[in-house]
Amino acid sequence: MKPNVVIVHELYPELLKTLEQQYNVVHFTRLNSDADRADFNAAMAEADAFLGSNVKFDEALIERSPRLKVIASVSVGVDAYPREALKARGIVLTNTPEVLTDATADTGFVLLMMAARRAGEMERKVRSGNWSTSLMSQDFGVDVTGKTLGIVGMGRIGQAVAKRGHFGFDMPVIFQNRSSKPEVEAALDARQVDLDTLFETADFIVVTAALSDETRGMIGRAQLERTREKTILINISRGPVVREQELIECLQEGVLYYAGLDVYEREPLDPSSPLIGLDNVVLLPHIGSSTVETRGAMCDLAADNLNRVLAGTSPLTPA
Ligand SMILES: NC(=O)C1=CN([C@@H]2O[C@H](COP(=O)(O)OP(=O)(O)OC[C@H]3O[C@@H](n4cnc5c(N)ncnc54)[C@H](OP(=O)(O)O)[C@@H]3O)[C@@H](O)[C@H]2O)C=CC1
Ligand SMILES: O=CC(=O)O
Repeated sequence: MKPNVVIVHELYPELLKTLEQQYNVVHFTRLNSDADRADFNAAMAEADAFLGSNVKFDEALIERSPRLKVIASVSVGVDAYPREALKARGIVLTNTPEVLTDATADTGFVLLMMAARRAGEMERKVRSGNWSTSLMSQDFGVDVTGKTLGIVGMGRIGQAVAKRGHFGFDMPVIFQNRSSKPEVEAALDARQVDLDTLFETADFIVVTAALSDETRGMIGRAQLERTREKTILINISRGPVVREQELIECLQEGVLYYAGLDVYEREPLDPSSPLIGLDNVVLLPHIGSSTVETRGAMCDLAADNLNRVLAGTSPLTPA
């Protein structure tokens, strides 16, 4: 009997075909409707394995999935999964580290450059026929080269952002991290500091720390009030690391000069969010790893992990 595999993710056709040859696959590109959700729940009741992302895996769903052996998440962040409940049931959780590091760091730099040069505002001016009002000094942005880059969470993605800043833009790098990283200090001529010092010193702050009980709400008004006159905050990790309401207020009051966000407390961002009406923020729809090549590599790795667990061997990247 072939194992039953539930997939909630877009897969490139060859990979889907290969998986369909090996398994009984129930495939959703995403769960769009109540009907999809009902079909998904029915499929999970029989599933041996799940591959995908953006599905809320609460304890109730795990209880309703009695045969489940592996969750192969198409993401590096695994904050959405109830790890204790999975462990208690012996369900293996895997993720997709490394293969998305560069694409996500690039997205950090897209936001950083767009915010620095106020590119979103300027683009909107061109599209609305207001080019002639966009050439005055009140519309100018700030330099990037040589400015101090502060990284919150110096893991794989944090280091990739830091490399771009250090080697590409001559930026002195400071960082805050849970554990000490002398090797990163040496390699990037960087300095590890505490969070307050980072917010007081950096011109650009890029948040890349994983979301956990420890990092939830780690950045709010108390930190933002320490920033310099033209500090720019970028968040490419998870929305809840930053207190969103306090961030909005600080942007509205000019306490924080500018922000660039790929992630939000609740996704998709509610169209009524005050963030949407603010000019001093660049907003992306959680596209950190969204390139054709990177998403392909993430799906390949997730599928390899799933295959290995179902074959009784160790996954390549357990989370
Ligand atoms: N926007 C997007 O589309 C994407 C977002 N992400 C997000 O980026 C995150 C990071 O990914 P990646 O770099 O691969 O993961 P890593 O595990 O390599 O890095 C996470 C870093 O966070 C640090 N950290 C944990 N707790 C704290 C804390 N309390 N204070 C400061 N630092 C802390 C860790 O410290 P230590 O070294 O001590 O473990 C580690 O250096 C993911 O968890 C995910 O949420 C990832 C991909 C795409
Ligand atoms: O947000 C994306 C991830 O891979 O984590």
